Order: sequence, then C-alpha cells, then structure tokens
Amino acid sequence: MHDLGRKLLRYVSRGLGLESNRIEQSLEELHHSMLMNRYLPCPQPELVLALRSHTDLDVIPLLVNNGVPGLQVLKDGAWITVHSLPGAIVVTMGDQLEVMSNGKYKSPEHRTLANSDSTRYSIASFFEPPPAGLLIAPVPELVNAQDESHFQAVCYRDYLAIFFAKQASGKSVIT
Ligand SMILES: O=C(O)CCC(=O)C(=O)O
Ligand SMILES: [Fe+2]
Repeated sequence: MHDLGRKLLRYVSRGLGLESNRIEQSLEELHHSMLMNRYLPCPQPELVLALRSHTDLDVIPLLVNNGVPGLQVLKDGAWITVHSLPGAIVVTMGDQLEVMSNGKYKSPEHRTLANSDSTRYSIASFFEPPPAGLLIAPVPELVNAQDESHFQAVCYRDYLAIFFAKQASGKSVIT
C-alpha cells in the first residue's frame, strides 16, 4: 500500500503539470497509517449513519472493504453509492491534496450507510505529512495571476488540532 500511495502521488503530480516527485518533495516525508472500520448490522439502518459525512484529512486515502456496500460520495448535492468491486481499491483525495493542488483536486465528502444484514469491514490507508510542523500550502507553481492562492498556509499540526477540536464533519476545516 505504501508503494501504491507513492506511485499514485507521482501520477497526481504529473496530472497537475508538475514534476512527478513534486508533491512528495513538498511533503518532505510521507507517513502511512491504516484504520480498520467494523460496522455491525443495525436493526433500523434508515435511522442512523454508520459513519457520518466527512472529508479525509490526509493527502491520498486508499480504501478497501469486504464487498458489503455502504460507502457514498457527495457529488453535486446528491449522495452517490460507490459500488464494491471484489479486490478493488477506492482512491480518493484528502484535504491536504486539495490545498496543495490549489483546489484543482477536491477532497470529496463521503459517509457510510448502515445495513441490517451484514457486517461491513473497511480498511483505510492514510498518507499524511509528517506531524511535526510542516506548513501545507498550494504548490507555488500552481499559483499565478490567473489562479491566485485559494488557501492559507496551515501547519499540519494545527490543522489536526482544529479538526479534532471541532470534531469536524463535512468540509468544515479547509473551507
Ligand atoms: O468504510 C468506508 O468505506 C469508508 C471509511 C472512511 O471514510 C474513513 O475511515 O475515513
Ligand atoms: Fe473517510
């Protein structure tokens, strides 16, 4: 997963018209962590969410699950179900990439629905900047007269503190 995350970041860099190692270079180091979610069957799934709407705070989250559907992404105001394909890895974008790309990539709001039949498992791989004080800002090459900076530089440590203090949901931190 670590190698895949790095490889995808190189494609993302090139997609932005940058050198392939540019995003990783600005991050200095890429920290990888994994989070496992277990969603038990729920007798009244229509009354609750298994995981409330949020954006991921890292750079590039990779998601796998056990084939039980539930993940939804908000697009143009509507919740779209992400189909579970066996063995597929769902690649999304995190808040830090939205900032670094100066908004060219968006970190999508997503949530997980409960269901009454099956236990759902998912594993999220998060790739983060080093926790000690790196400033995250749009990559300078992506800021120019036509496209000024859409985000203020924020120290990643402060960003984490705001996120957890507000128990952030939706897109409340970077916007
Ligand atoms: O369970 C899923 O498919 C998504 C999990 C998720 O969004 C997260 O852990 O941040
Ligand atoms: Fe998430």
